Amino acid sequence: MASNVSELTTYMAYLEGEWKKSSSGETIAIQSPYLRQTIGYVQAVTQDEVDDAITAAHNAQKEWAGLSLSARGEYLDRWADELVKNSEEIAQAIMQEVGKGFKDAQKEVVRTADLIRYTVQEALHMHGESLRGDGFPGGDQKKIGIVERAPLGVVLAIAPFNYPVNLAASKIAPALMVGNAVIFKPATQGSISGIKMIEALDKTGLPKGLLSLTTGRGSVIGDYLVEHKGINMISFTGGSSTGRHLSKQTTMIPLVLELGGKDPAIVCDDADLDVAVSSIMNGAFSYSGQRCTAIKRVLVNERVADELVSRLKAKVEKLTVGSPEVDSTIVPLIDDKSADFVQGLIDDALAKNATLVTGNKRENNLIYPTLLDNVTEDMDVAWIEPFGPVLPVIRVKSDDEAIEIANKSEFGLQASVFTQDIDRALAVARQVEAGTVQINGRTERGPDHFPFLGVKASGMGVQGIHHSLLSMSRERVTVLNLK
Ligand SMILES: NC(=O)C1=CN([C@@H]2O[C@H](COP(=O)(O)OP(=O)(O)OC[C@H]3O[C@@H](n4cnc5c(N)ncnc54)[C@H](OP(=O)(O)O)[C@@H]3O)[C@@H](O)[C@H]2O)C=CC1
Repeated sequence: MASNVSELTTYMAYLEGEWKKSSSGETIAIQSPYLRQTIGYVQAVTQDEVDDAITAAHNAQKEWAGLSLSARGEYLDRWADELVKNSEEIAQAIMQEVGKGFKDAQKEVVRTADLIRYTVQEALHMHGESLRGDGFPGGDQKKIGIVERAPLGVVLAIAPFNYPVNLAASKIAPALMVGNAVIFKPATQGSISGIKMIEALDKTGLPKGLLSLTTGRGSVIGDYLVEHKGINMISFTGGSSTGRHLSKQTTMIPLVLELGGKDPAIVCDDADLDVAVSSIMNGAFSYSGQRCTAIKRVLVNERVADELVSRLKAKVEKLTVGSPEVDSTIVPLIDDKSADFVQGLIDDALAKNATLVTGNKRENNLIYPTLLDNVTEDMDVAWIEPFGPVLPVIRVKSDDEAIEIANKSEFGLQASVFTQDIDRALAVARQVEAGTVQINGRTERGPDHFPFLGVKASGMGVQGIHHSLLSMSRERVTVLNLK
């Protein structure tokens, strides 16, 4: 899969159903993390263009909401077909723009098509309810409540860089399916992939104005979008500090936040270490740890710690490191700043006497996989999300100590527990403060129809197909008062 960046494209923004140059006359250069060169330019959309896009979205939404569910579903199914048809090209864009291995990028596109199709089917099969008035003391049986789902209006979908297609579509598809219009703000690094995805949607003949794609720096148009009176709901995935900022900017509109994590793998002394090692390796290091659900610390019982660390070391040293074009597991991080940040965490831990088991090598933004043992609570890497390939191991004396350290984190996205005793697994799982606890498996968001949520600083509200359909719609209650 050779890269060709000789001809640089300036991509248009998708505003009111047209591909347009921004009137700002400004573009943003997109740098490939591994080619270390500009691969294209995207429009820096203005606030006036945001206003126009939101007005157009409100106008288009009314007619869209009047279509039948199956008619809306047909557009989305065609979108899924187009994504699959163009999966090579879209995967190439993801690979170049965010440095994800080509095969994983292709999987992301296909997973997205599956997610869209499932969203259609789920929405078609959701049903409302009716209630009898005489179900309440003194109520009248002639009073019948009919509860349906109604759209919210215009949904603002803000996505992060690491799954630029899947995490965007997991907001756009349910929003459209329940009858909303959408303003989509991709991560700047991720915009080209987002544009390719919306090109596929545009090919379905989607009504003009129903969806606009506003490229631009979050720091420049982000607050304007978030505070805009024309936005009726926000679905955001990204870092916890951005999410916290958003929650302060918004007032009285529904907000779903999927944020960062510090997912622990708790390894009990009776764990099947083969299972634990392969799950931890895969969970911690795929895409260089740039997953919100990556395993970001290991809390291992001291009785099996030496064995676990030695097995992890052997595997870490076999990880492929290099270019996403040859599907290396460890690839350059999204930018130099992120690599500096990860290096800072490693340096801090080593300065405080963590044991370097392997790694701590760097070439520009490529950080080699790094395993740190004997990490203690005074080290930043015990608590801070690196979003990079560094795995701290904290040795504990008991399950209770593991749970205590797990819960001391400000985050609560997911956790894994490894033990061969199901009662013990459940006992731990029920005490860990996390949206999801995986027993004998790696932390991960998928399959996409499972509820996905973070607690504490990891988020607010629930995603996953069914829950996204719910959070992007509301109850509409109609009461029949019969004679
Ligand atoms: N829990 C989950 O489901 C997931 C969480 N994440 C988390 O995301 C982070 C990595 O993604 P990253 O893209 O770096 O996250 P950021 O928080 O930096 O950015 C996320 C999105 O928010 C935008 N943004 C930035 N500032 C504002 C603002 N003031 N108002 C509105 N939007 C704004 C960004 O735009 P721009 O790029 O232009 O700055 C981008 O589109 C990690 O912490 C990771 O854990 C990632 C995936 C899944």
